[in-house]
Amino acid sequence: MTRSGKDYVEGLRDNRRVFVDGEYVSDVAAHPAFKGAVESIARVYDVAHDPANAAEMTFPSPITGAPVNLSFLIPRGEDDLRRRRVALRKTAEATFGLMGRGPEHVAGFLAGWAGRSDVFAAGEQRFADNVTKFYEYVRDNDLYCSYAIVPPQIDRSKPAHQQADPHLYAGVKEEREDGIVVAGAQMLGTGAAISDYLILSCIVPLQPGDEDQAISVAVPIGAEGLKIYSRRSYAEAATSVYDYPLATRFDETDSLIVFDDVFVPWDKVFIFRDRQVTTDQWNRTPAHLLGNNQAQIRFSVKLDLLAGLALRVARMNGSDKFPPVRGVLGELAAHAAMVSGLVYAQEQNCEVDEKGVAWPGREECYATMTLQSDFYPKLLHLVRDLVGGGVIQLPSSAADFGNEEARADFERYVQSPGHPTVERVKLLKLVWDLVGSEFASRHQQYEMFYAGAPFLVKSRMSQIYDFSRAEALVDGALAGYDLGGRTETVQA
Ligand SMILES: Cc1cc2nc3c(=O)[nH]c(=O)nc-3n(C[C@H](O)[C@H](O)[C@H](O)COP(=O)(O)OP(=O)(O)OC[C@H]3O[C@@H](n4cnc5c(N)ncnc54)[C@H](O)[C@@H]3O)c2cc1C
Repeated sequence: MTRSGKDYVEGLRDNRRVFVDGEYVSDVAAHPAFKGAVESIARVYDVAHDPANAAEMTFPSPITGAPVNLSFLIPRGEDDLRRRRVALRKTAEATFGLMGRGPEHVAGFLAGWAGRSDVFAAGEQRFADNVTKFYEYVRDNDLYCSYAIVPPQIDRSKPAHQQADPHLYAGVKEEREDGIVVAGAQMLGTGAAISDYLILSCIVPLQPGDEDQAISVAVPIGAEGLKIYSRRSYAEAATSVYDYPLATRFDETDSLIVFDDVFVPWDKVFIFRDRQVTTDQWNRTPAHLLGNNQAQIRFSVKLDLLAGLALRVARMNGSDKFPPVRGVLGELAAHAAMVSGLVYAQEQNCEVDEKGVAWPGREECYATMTLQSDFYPKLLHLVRDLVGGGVIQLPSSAADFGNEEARADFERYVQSPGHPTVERVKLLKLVWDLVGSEFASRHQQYEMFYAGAPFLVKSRMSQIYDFSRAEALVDGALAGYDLGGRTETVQA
């Protein structure tokens, strides 16, 4: 059944080896680098656990009958995708679309895998059974999975097995009777430090000889030998919630994951040394679509926030009626509406496969992924253009208000009609944390790369798009004329 935020936080107290600023963290829930994000994820859990939201955000577990989070639903048609979207939108609103890899993200991947566990049976039937059992376990216990599915950037010109050491990229080091031993590293475990399980697999194409990396396994975050090297925490560096309202609360953190001979029992192995199934788990199941459909529902919430903030600042500055400013607001609004529309279209254009599982519309899902890496930085630029120097001409920190002389000057010069200084500064600091701070900059990198390097996403789109309908038009256009002029029948 669904967990409360408190249950989630208690579950984090294990033997995890999370490393930040030169030391291992004994309790992530209490450490300033992670505390804010843990509290926000706890809120996410509380929202779905609230009986008032049960109808909208849960469904009965087919095993226990208890309410479980809708992010785990294996959709069977358009209605299920719609229900899922309503729940996922509410989930994303709890963090304003600013936590990309909360529990609901990998939940979609697991649902996609479990819905088509037959794909894993191509390896061995026991792997398909493992996928189903793990999905049911995570769903019924409302656990938080993160994932690391990209090898670290060491030498991109060589496949895994040709790297200086064949165990640089995470993969099988030893096969035992009771399981496998995994060694190497994988990037970039967003949320890994504050999750319950990590899924290790590989989404980049593997070459013959890379079989050790052709795996998919689940590892508890507290597993012996698993090490989580967090990047710098923006939350910890922030002076106060007022100064950095987003970094302090929604910095989900990203980590390099090191497997120092981690033992994985067979029941947590879904793919073993099988390049074909490693590819098929992304393409022949709806996992990648369901995960990215959720990511785009989350993204649309963030775009609404961006548009809303732009409007508020323009209004505060008295520029909201200027035609060029209306134009900028319109452009922001158009992008927000476009992403929402593409999400709706994924529901409408879903395909139900031979196992009765609904796949969100592919073209619309990949089109959003393709475009967002280009337009998100542009939208940030539009907001920066709109807010000008206002986001810079601000008190150095909330502490400045404690000085009477400084406060009097701020009250006189850093205010707008109807917006006393503390309110004006509050709004502009929020904008800066979304468009300009280190947290904002990481978000830009995230939106550009979370679905893979942009050139790869674009190339994938070119494979998915139905060019036959485009080519039919080209043929039609060419058929209408020749050297002698029009060949088509025309009305006299
Ligand atoms: C903030 C953030 C969070 C992330 N969270 C996660 C996560 O939770 N889990 C996870 O598994 N991954 C995560 N990722 C990793 C993400 O999946 C990768 O960044 C992405 O797959 C791209 O790989 P890369 O960064 O190694 O870039 P690379 O593959 O090294 O590409 C970088 C650039 O190099 C150039 N390039 C590389 N190869 C070629 C080529 N063959 N031809 C032409 N140009 C090339 C392109 O310009 C490309 O954009 C995250 C990334 C970011 C930035």
